[in-house]
Amino acid sequence: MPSLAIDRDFLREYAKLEKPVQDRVTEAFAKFEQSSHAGQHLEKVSNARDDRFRTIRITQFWRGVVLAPESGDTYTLLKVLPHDDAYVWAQRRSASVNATTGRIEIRDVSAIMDSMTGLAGIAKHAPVMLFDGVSDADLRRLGIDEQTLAFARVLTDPVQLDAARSFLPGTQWDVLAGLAAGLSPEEVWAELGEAIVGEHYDPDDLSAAVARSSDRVVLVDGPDELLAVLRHPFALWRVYLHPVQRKTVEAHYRGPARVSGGPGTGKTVVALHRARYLARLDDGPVLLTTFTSTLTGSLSAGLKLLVESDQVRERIDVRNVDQLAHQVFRDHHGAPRLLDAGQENELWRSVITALGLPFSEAFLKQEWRQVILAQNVSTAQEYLSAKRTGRGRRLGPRQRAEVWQAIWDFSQRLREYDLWTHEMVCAEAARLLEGQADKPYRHIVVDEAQDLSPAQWRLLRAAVDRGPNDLFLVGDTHQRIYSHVVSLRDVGIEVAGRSTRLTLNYRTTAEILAWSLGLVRGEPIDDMDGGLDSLAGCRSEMHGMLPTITGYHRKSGELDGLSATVRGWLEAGVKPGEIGVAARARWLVDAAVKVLTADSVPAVALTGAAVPADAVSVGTMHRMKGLEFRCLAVIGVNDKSVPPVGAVTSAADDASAHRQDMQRERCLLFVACTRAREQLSVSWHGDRSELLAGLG
Ligand SMILES: Nc1ncnc2c1ncn2[C@@H]1O[C@H](COP(=O)(O)OP(=O)(O)OP(=O)(O)O)[C@@H](O)[C@H]1O
Repeated sequence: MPSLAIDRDFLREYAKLEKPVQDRVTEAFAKFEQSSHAGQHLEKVSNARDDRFRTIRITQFWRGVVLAPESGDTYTLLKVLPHDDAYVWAQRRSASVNATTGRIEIRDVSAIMDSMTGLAGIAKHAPVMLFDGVSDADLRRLGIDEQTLAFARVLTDPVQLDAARSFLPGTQWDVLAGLAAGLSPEEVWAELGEAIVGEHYDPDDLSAAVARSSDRVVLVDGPDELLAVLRHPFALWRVYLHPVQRKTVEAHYRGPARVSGGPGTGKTVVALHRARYLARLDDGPVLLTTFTSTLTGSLSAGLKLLVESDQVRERIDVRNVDQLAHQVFRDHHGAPRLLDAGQENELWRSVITALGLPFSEAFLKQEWRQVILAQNVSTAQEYLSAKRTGRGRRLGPRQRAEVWQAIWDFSQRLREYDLWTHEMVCAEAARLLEGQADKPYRHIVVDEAQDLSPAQWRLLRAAVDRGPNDLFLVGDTHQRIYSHVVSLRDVGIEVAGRSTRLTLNYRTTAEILAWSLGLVRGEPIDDMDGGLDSLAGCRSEMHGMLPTITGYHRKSGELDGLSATVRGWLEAGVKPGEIGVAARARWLVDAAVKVLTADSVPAVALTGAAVPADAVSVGTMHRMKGLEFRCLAVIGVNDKSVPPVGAVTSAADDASAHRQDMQRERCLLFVACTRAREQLSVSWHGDRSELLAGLG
């Protein structure tokens, strides 16, 4: 019986078909898969360039295009098109095996030949060519074959390459796009070739090539798997992974591993696949975690789509780190009595007054969290020698002794009243797990790792035994929106030699990404492992409009402008649920909802985990983490609101804390802007924020 493979483009088109046609497609291929003489169902294409393309009847009007192997029985579903289009499509194209990756490639030979003539004419008069800096040898090493090489050599402009995306062989186009974006041949090699170097591939063995092409073709084994793939045709991420994503998901790591990468590069997708991969190993419980309950909600939703088997799903526990901490705490001590923020401030104030100290409560609070709890300091001696990296204000030995006294008094009073903060619950849970031989998890996968505090890292470290595939961390320090600067090494997590960087953005157009990267360019941001992180090479292969950047005199003018922008998107056919509005402050969120609603645009302020399907989502920049919208307006980006007065320590008080606060605000704006998929509008009233300086 034949094996079926489904091409990514097929699934994309299937998603757009009317339901009755979808049902007929499913039926036709389920029947095909069960037939003992597959060839009988297929029709040859007359005048084909490549006689391995066949068609299959779906209805009188629709045909599927199938790649049939000369030997073997793996049939790849490439297209579903109206009858005549299906034949024209198949006549123009050929299939081949990429010499470097061994993966299948389809090209529109007619289009390549037609456009090459015109491009060669332009090239004659061009002073420089697009790939002058790359040798033929390098191009061939990266899998560029003779026809694509000849095409690449007549290109003078990246725009011509963009236009060729639909007809060049996919992987070869990716290579050229990477080089055109400024990656070196070695960097492109690392992205595309590293996983599969050194083999010689049989150019005629299409079945083997299909089996290697997991980034664009999925092999389905039986009707159940076919249905499982066709059930969520929009969620391509469930089925097709970039080779670097796939390699990372399926790697065996001897210890903790880390994946970094700019916004939209599929880090969460990798975390979800990794959790499923580990659960399928069936060697112990898997924890999939992150730092907020909202984000945990979207991880659960993603996992529900990805994992079809209840048995596998049950092996994965999805909960945020604080939930884990409280669970462990409760199991040993019962529910903690929690101190709220107001009570905490009051307690600090009374300690300061009682001791007559020259420190503010904000300073002591941060010192307690960022030094004492972060490093698990428990004695005066330990505190005297503790690292205070990033704490700005220097303290002499006498001042350290005073600070220690205050913190000790504070802790003493908490103990007296049996009161706890979330951080203390976390630290206590870590202590309990450290002393426990039987760990609750065999594997832990962490999303948005950049925002976890040191105490939370200690808890995770203590919740799993050291060993192969113990911890898998996914994050982007350029998107850190809380102030936890953590050195993984300091919390007992060594990722050296087990780090991967993702660079291809699947979410945002190149125009929006380039503009947003301008917000963080040149900012020295740590990599959580003693070095600096870099977003170099982060790129998108989708194109669209430039962001619109608009200043208004008054708030009312900006809100009217927002309403007009959103109405413009709706009139262009964008659905309300595909539109987002982000603001730094809650009051501006509420004002935006009011204005939009008054203008008869359905809009809601985001609160819990749910994002409305039929209304514009309006939320704070913090709330935007983990979301994405086709069109997004970021409003109120003015000098008083971004950053808000009061959220940033003044440079005169503490230069280092000031820098850190400004960086956090910059990253927050970066997070907000990179939630846009196709269109981004940024606006302000009054004077624009200094964070927008230099950005047009
Ligand atoms: N291999 C893939 N194929 C198709 N789509 C993908 C793939 N990987 C990721 N995506 C899509 O790209 C978008 C961004 O993915 P994801 O949220 O995992 O990125 P991220 O790196 O975690 O983003 P951020 O850091 O900005 O939150 C999502 O819409 C996701 O479905």
